[in-house]
Amino acid sequence: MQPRYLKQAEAIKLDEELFNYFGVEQLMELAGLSCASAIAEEFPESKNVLVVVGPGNNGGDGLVCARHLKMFGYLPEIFYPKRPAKILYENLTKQCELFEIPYLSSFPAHEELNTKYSLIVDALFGFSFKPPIRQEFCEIINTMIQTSTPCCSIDIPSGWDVENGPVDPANHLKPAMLISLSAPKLSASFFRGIHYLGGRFIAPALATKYELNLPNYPSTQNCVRL
Ligand SMILES: NC(=O)C1=CN([C@@H]2O[C@H](COP(=O)(O)OP(=O)(O)OC[C@H]3O[C@@H](n4cnc5c(N)ncnc54)[C@H](O)[C@@H]3O)[C@@H](O)[C@H]2O)[C@@H](O)CC1
Ligand SMILES: [K+]
Repeated sequence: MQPRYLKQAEAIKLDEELFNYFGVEQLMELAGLSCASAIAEEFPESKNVLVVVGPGNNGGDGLVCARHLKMFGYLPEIFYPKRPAKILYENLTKQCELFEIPYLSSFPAHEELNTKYSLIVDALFGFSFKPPIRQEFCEIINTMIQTSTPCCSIDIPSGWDVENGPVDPANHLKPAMLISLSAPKLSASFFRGIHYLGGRFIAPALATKYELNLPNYPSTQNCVRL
């Protein structure tokens, strides 16, 4: 079964509806865990992971993912340049410190990114992103675009329009893997690579209401390859 790809407004509406029933921590924990599980399925040998964390909930998923990757035996490091003063993100940050995950004070230069890391997890921007990318993030995205290290994007390849995909056809992030959460967004139709669905927390009633057409997750797994 192929899931329906959502418009940006539909993804936001589904998110708001979920928050009528669940706390953000609950959903983020399951979302981030499913990302770590999908990465462990596809990149079992890529232990040196750089998790690039943005200022919103996509970044929160990245922090949860980093923590679970560490528990799975990976050696994640985190770059988290813009940290909103919100208890949710402060707690997730402390949890990663407790797990002795290093925080980088500056973004690695091109050469270091190519050689030191075997995988980049892109948790910069999710379904609330509106192009163009603000100046403060341009250099980070450009370095991520240029590196030869494979990238796994959480929910949306960062910098892409949530519905229309790559904004600049000549210069955009081309992740090797995309993990759509809850349901893919329209931009996923422009993605060519390893596509997973994660965030196994949608009640059948909501799946029917939003006509999500979700595939079955295998047995107890929290992610599924599309
Ligand atoms: N419904 C779901 O499936 C769930 C979604 N979650 C995650 O939450 C994400 C959405 O989170 P949010 O709504 O907090 O938003 P995002 O994390 O998508 O991004 C919002 C942040 O990015 C900044 N931003 C937006 N456009 C920008 C631009 N052009 N340049 C620079 N910065 C920009 C905003 O100022 C804000 O700080 C999803 O993509 C997913 O990863 C999960 O945490 C929980 C469950
Ligand atoms: K992302």
